[in-house]
Amino acid sequence: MSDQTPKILYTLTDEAPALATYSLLPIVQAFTKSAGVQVETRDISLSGRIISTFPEYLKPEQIINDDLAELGKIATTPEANIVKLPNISASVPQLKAAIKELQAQGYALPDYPEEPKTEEEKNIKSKYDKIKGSAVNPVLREGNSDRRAPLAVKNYAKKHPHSMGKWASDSKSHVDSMTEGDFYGSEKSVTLDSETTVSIELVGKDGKKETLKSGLKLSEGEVIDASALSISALKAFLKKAKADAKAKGVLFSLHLKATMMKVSDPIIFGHAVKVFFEPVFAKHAATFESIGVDVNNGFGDLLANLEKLDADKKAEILSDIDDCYAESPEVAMVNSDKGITNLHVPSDVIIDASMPAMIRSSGKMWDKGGKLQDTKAVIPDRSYAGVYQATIDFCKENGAFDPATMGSVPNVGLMAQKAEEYGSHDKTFEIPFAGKVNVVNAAGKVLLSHEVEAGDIWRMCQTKDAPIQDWVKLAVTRARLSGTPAVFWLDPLRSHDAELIKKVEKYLPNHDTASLEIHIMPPVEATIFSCQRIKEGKNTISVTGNVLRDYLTDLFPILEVGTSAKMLSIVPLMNGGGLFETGAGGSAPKHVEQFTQEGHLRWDSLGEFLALAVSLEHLGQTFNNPEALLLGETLDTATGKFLDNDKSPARVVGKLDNRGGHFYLALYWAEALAAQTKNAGLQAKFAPIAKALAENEDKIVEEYNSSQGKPVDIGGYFRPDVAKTAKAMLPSETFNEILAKLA
Ligand SMILES: NC(=O)C1=CN([C@@H]2O[C@H](COP(=O)(O)OP(=O)(O)OC[C@H]3O[C@@H](n4cnc5c(N)ncnc54)[C@H](OP(=O)(O)O)[C@@H]3O)[C@@H](O)[C@H]2O)C=CC1
Ligand SMILES: O=C(O)CCC(=O)C(=O)O
Ligand SMILES: [Mg+2]
Repeated sequence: MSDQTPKILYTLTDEAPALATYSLLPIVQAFTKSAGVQVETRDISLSGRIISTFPEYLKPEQIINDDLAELGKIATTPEANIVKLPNISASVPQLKAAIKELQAQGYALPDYPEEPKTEEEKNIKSKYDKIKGSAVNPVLREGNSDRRAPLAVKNYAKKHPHSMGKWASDSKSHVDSMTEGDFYGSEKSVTLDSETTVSIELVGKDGKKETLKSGLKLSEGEVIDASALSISALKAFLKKAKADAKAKGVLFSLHLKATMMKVSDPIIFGHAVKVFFEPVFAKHAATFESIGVDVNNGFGDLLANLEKLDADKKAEILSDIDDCYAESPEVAMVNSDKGITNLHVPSDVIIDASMPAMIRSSGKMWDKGGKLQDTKAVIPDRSYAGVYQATIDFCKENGAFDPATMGSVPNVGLMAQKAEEYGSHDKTFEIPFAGKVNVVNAAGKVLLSHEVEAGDIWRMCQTKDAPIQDWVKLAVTRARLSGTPAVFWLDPLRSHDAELIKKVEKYLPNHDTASLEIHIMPPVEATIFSCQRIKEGKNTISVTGNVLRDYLTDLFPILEVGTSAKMLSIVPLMNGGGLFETGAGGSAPKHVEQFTQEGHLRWDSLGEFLALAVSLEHLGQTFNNPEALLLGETLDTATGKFLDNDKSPARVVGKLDNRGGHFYLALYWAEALAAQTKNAGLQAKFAPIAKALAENEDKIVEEYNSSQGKPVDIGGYFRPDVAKTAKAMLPSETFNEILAKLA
């Protein structure tokens, strides 16, 4: 227990959740202040992280604190209580767009140097590369992950089942993966029996040596693994996959995690683009080189760079692209109206969300005419691809899942202290010359070794022992508390998983597992087991490594409750604090587009409501603060009523949106506080607020809804103007006046 002032740190992020914050946070702050709980903000948006990285380029008044670094430190303290909304994990095109917007707003930031030459440029690029990709979550996630659909959400989905595309047993949709030369096939792993410092060395066939990384400290009991992806095998596979899609008459789609796996997956993405448009690249290689095309940033990068050419050359290349399209299978579309394909931008199709969306839509994706078609889902590496194929097979055999009756698959995920792939960014390399990559310990012993060719991708991950112990404990705790079987999704044929199985078998006996059903199964078997059970209405906890945590916490929620936004997502921090994430999905960029075009924000803040309630509960327990506990309890009551009365945002303009939904949350929260009898002061304070909100319901909803239907200017995408956005997000004067009474 601590005597410090109770404080919740609420993160300011990007896109739709950041907009929603303008509307929700004033409510939260007004309510919590009344109970003596402080809610402060910290800016971890992409733009905020960029600005705080380059103070030397900015005017004094533009300089801001590095809030992410501060939060990273706080996350290791017992007092930590952080509400984390989804943020952009930026691909290079997003990073460049954000820099451009900030420059236009008067921030004299340096450009992103794609091919740095001088020392200064190299330094700038390395700073930007730290902002790129999944740069926030690994810093804050100083604990393992506990994600589940709360009972109220599950019951809501059963009562109001979302639409699910039917599955035909003769669907041609399928997953296609490499059969050799991938990370899965080459993985090697060891557990360290004592601490050491390792270096990663590339020894060329001619004896030439390059140190890829040195001074990497590893602790006793830590599991390390390394694997390599053969680029020649990848290219051969992609070529075959393309031909096969054409032969089968299905769409070609590629599913990677170029944001989270920010070093390896953009390279794979680039190869896919080059193989798909092979004739174009063969003919115009020199031109592309001269205009600086880098298709690791997607096919869109090529198209954008064509603007640098004269009209004739551009037309010639565009015509060659058309010829290539004509001979190729159709590519799945991200936006059929705008002609944006699955290969355009690596951050447009992110596997955790894209595969479940496909499975929910009968295994289909959009073609260029805007029609749903069967598709080949290319997932080059086999490590987790089988999970999707097994789910597809299950749907083909049994038909689509029924949200009205299906059970649930909550997840306990290993991710603390940059576990597994989260720690791989600085240990992933595109190999410059053929030879061997060795991981060498302080005594000069080679721990792991791989033969590689130039261009191959080699990567190493590390997983410390304490997070593994914590993960096993969390799994047992969740199995006990929920009375649900738990399955460790571990594949004995994968070297890393084989090491983890030994640890799980070692640490499980530290806990009381009597009467609990605990299994260890390879992912495909675990998928079939879990799918069979959810079909029968039963629940099964998936206990997984980091990547499966990511994949499954979109897959099952999207099938079960329509979206991963409604998940409770808790990270019990290993040093006692709490990180409360909102939902399990992303920042829904298309919602911003809808808001700026027609003034309707479709973002569902239910994840924020749930996160805030557990954050208040945690705060109440940590600081022995009954008011915080009461706020948490009443917020949960309000969220339950919000679901019962179906106040989630509608998808279409003119009906209740995110902001109107927040009004209802405030009404129900105030009513719950007015109705409780534990705290007379709060009861007296909130009774008139509840009354005023209820009496003005129609007027307030009318004010919200009538603000819709026209374009909204928020003065920026990555860094919207604060005053303009606040005005747009708080359009009901009646509501604002009532809320002001709490101040
Ligand atoms: N924890 C984090 O910080 C995470 C961040 N990201 C980042 O988010 C961005 C977008 O990623 P993407 O993979 O497209 O995933 P999103 O989850 O943002 O979008 C996928 C779809 O999910 C639905 N959805 C998600 N959240 C909500 C919500 N709160 N309310 C209503 N609908 C919702 C929508 O689908 P529909 O139209 O079917 O309703 C949406 O179009 C990327 O920059 C990515 O890096 C991604 C995942 C997690
Ligand atoms: O860190 C990221 O980039 C995304 C994380 C994510 O998708 C998740 O945690 O579910
Ligand atoms: Mg995810």
